[in-house]
This record gives sequence, structure tokens and C-alpha cells, in this order.
Amino acid sequence: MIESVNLTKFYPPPIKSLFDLKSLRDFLGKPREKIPALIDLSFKIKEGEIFGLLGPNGAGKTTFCKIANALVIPTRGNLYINGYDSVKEHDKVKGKIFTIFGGERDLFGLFQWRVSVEKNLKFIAELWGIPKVEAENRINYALELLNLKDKKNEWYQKLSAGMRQKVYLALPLIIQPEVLILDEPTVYLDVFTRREVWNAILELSKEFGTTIILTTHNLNEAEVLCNRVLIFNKKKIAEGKPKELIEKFQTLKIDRKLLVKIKGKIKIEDFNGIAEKINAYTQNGFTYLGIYIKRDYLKDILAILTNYDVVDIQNEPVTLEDVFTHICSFDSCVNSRAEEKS
Ligand SMILES: Nc1ncnc2c1ncn2[C@@H]1O[C@H](COP(=O)(O)OP(=O)(O)OP(=O)(O)O)[C@@H](O)[C@H]1O
Repeated sequence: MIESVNLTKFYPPPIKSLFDLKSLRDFLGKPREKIPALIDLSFKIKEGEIFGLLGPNGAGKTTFCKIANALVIPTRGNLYINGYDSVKEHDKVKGKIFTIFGGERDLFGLFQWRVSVEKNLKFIAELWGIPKVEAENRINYALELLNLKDKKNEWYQKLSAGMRQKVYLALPLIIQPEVLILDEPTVYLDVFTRREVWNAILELSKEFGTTIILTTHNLNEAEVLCNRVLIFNKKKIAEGKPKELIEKFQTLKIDRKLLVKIKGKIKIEDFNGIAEKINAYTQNGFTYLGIYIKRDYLKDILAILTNYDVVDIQNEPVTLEDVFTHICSFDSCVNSRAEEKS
């Protein structure tokens, strides 16, 4: 079980140039704003869950993953992994968790560039104390699952960035950690490779009961993979199963999203008081509208649309992405300033 208890991180304020006396005086004299990354974040993750950490850029997702790896020390609060404090008792935690930072793939410098994929994987398996024959079986299984068998003898250096990312994702299948942290694991991947990675993540969960923490900006990915998600921006905004969050959103009766293509321009004010939310952009003489409405207003919207040259109209189901954009746009933290002074 993983438990985040009032986890808070404020980074020190950036140090500006101190070469002149005035800057130095300002630096020493004035309280400076610290940079908030996490503020009193509390939640629990059950064993075997795939748990999504969702938040806009700068929400604090990577900071959370780094605290789990004792790479960042929280300002206050704790993160417990199987009852152990991830920072203060990291020795007891480190053999149980494995983390992949999608954006900074080789943060731990595990891979040798001019060595084959297989040799790299064998070496890492040995580091983790996996017996030779078992390691070989696991490597073959991982390469097969990730469709990487033909890259076995290639130098790691010769692989494309996406392939390297896939090779990295072979590691949890080989190491089989209790807890796997995936920080944007599909960030550079094409749609086919992304699906192979999704399969591997689901396989880990199903076959080995791995507890998986996943951060992603791909809300579809979160909806497909995660049992539960936390939406946060430094502070918690919402938590629950993707389906539950969508249903909650629908209890606000924002249960319809109309995608409308109109020839020419429109007056957005026409929809005031009728649409809950409206996204619009124009391109090549057409206006594209995303209109979120309460069921009761459907007739009114259709009446307004008769004034325009509607080329296409689609009625789409609400997705986790809609919920995310809706609740994050009301979040006071989106442009938050630091709460603590140094
Ligand atoms: N080493 C650091 N020093 C100072 N501020 C930092 C540092 N690392 C992160 N921050 C700040 O902490 C906040 C949270 O950053 P973090 O990288 O955890 O967010 P994130 O949710 O992973 O963002 P993204 O989705 O863009 O990767 C941001 O305001 C960021 O600028």
C-alpha cells in the first residue's frame, strides 16, 4: 500500500545574479517566494492498483515520483511505501520499487550505449540479483511482449528514441518490482508503440499484481489503464475511478458535447447562458465548436445553430479529458503563487 500524507514540497526560490550590491542586499533582505510543487497532498493507493496521477504542466507529478525515489526531500509530510517512509527509510523501499522517468529516460544511467540490448538487459538483471536462467527467460518474454525480439542484438545506441523507451519498459517485466512508477512512459511514442506499452502495463498488473503509479498527459491513456486517478495541481482537486468522475461530471448535467463545424464566423455571445462551456477556433473559413451543454438546453442550441451554415454536427460522449479540462479550469491553483516565504 502507498500512502501520501500531507505531502508538501516547496523548492527554494531561484537565485538571481548576485554580482552587484543591490541584488545581494535584496537577496538577503527580502523574503523570497518559494516555488510550490506539492501542497498537503494526501491519498492512498491500494496494492495491485494502476493509479493515475493527472495534472497540468508543473502540477507536481515528477516531484512526487522523485520523492518516491528519495531524489527530492519533501518540505513536510510523508510518502509511505509498504509502511516505510520513501525518503527516511529508503533502504527498505529501494529494492521494491522501480521507476521510469519518460522525459529523462536514462536518469539512472543504466544503459551502456555501445552494448547490445540483450547484454544491457542481462547486466541490469544481474544487478537486481535475478538468477541467470530466470533472467534469460524473463528477457525473452519481455522482448516478445514489446515486439523487440529483432532488436536483441542491436547496440542500444542504434535504436530510435521510441525504441529505447520501449527497451526501458522491458525492465519492469524483467525485474518484476512490487511497485512500478511510470512518469509519462509513452511521452515520445507513436500510436502503435503506445498500444504495445499499454499491453505491457496491463500484463504487469494482471500477471504479477504490480502496483503501478502512472503519470500522463494522455487522458485517454489514463481512462484505458487506470483503476483510479487523482487529479491535482499542487493540491488535490478530485480522486476516483475514471468512470465515477465522468458520471459525477454528468450529474452536473453537462452530459452532451456537440462538435459542430460551421461555414464562416459565429457570434459566441449567441450561446451565452445556454452552453456550459464552449471552445471555438477558425480555420480555412470554417469555425469549429466544442459545445458542452446541459440536456435541457439541447433544443435552444439547435435553434441557434439554424442561424448558421452548419456543415457537420457530432454528438460525442463525455471523456475523462473533458472532466479534467473542466475541473482544472476552475482550479485556483492553476496560476497559484507560493504560499510560503523563505
Ligand atoms: N529542481 C527544481 N527547482 C526549482 N523548482 C522546481 C524544481 N523541479 C520542479 N520545480 C518546480 O516545481 C513545480 C512542479 O514541477 P514538476 O516537474 O514536479 O511538475 P510536473 O507535474 O511533473 O510537470 P510536467 O507535466 O510539466 O512534467 C513546477 O513549478 C516546477 O517549476
